[in-house]
Amino acid sequence: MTDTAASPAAASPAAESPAAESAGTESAGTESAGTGPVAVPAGARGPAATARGHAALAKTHVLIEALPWLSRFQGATIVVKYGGNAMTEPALRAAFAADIVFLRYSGLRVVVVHGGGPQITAHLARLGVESTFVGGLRVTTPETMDIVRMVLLGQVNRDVVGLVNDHGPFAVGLSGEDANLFTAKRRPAIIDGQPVDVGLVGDIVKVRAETVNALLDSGKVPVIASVARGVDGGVYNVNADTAAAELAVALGATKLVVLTDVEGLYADWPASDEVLSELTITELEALLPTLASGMIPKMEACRRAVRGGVPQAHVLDGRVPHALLLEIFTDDGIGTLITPGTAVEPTVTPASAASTETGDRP
Ligand SMILES: Nc1ncnc2c1ncn2[C@@H]1O[C@H](COP(=O)(O)OP(=O)(O)O)[C@@H](O)[C@H]1O
Ligand SMILES: CC(=O)N[C@@H](CCC(=O)OP(=O)(O)O)C(=O)O
Repeated sequence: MTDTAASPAAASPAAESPAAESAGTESAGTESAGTGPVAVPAGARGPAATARGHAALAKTHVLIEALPWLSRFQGATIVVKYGGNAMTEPALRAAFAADIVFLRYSGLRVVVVHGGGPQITAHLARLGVESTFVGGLRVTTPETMDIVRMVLLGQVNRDVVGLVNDHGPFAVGLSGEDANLFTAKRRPAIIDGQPVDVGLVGDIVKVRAETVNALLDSGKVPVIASVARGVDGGVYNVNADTAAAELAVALGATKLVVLTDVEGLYADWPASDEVLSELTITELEALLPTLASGMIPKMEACRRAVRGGVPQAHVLDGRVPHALLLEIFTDDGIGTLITPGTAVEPTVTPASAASTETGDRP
């Protein structure tokens, strides 16, 4: 399933059509016990063919496992936050782009909000500027802001758009400044309950989602950098987790998925790597004051999304190839899932699964 999605051919019009695919099959005959003449590939009988048949059968299990989830997520909006730490390996980046296109072909409305923290830090280091973070937020001087904007928009956004568009004309890159998508207000970091100034860092106070909705309506995949226009007309650096959560709320998304470089939320980081697989919003809120570094904005974002009406927020390990497909289309939930805590018992039929609002994985 994922190999097909990764292939450039998967995006070609010919490959979109099952009829076109079978027309291209090399045939040795047309007889079948089914409903009519079906092309039979050359050399299709004997032990090798039986082994191929068993392998193919295993693939059908994978495909059919996806059926309830395909039904459930038809037409649903999903916001995927793609963290800078999850985009370091070229093969992983290609797998991520394939997953996004796979979701799009599967009938989901997919929006990508990307970060690029490590890429900004690397660029600043090349300029001899050290990066400082307070409570997971970059201390952003006006000079730093210029670099943040340049790296997020000129480099990371272009790279993500290009990778997705290797599969076809889907991705459209946007800044949060475009059409006033994100309006932000300066915010401090909060350390031990006290505000600490971190410069031109913003919290989003308004989302104008109509441009994103128009792109989704026309079958595109918006790819958004977390730079915002300020209420004062300035430009603000917004943490990408925060931006993704606000957009997920504004779009009425079914899911927020955050891809990062750890398996999920560790119960006792850095002492242990035991992942908390599922938390209610109340359980998360109790944990929030104990969290450190990049997990603070990430988990605050999950809290904001779920409190804002998004039924599920996930933190997934972006170092696992095709983590998105695993989470969305298989029965094995991975990473950490945050729910409102009012889980509706999942039912077994695909149709019922389609109307289940919260709680059940994925
Ligand atoms: N409880 C925790 N569980 C997992 N990771 C944690 C935790 N607390 C802090 N972290 C740190 O948060 C990091 C993820 O945040 P961040 O570096 O901002 O990632 P991204 O670039 O994906 O947004 C992890 O790599 C880890 O170092
Ligand atoms: C205010 C703030 O910290 N902004 C972030 C924006 C990029 C981001 O969030 O990138 P990741 O998702 O890769 O961490 C920064 O300057 O690093």
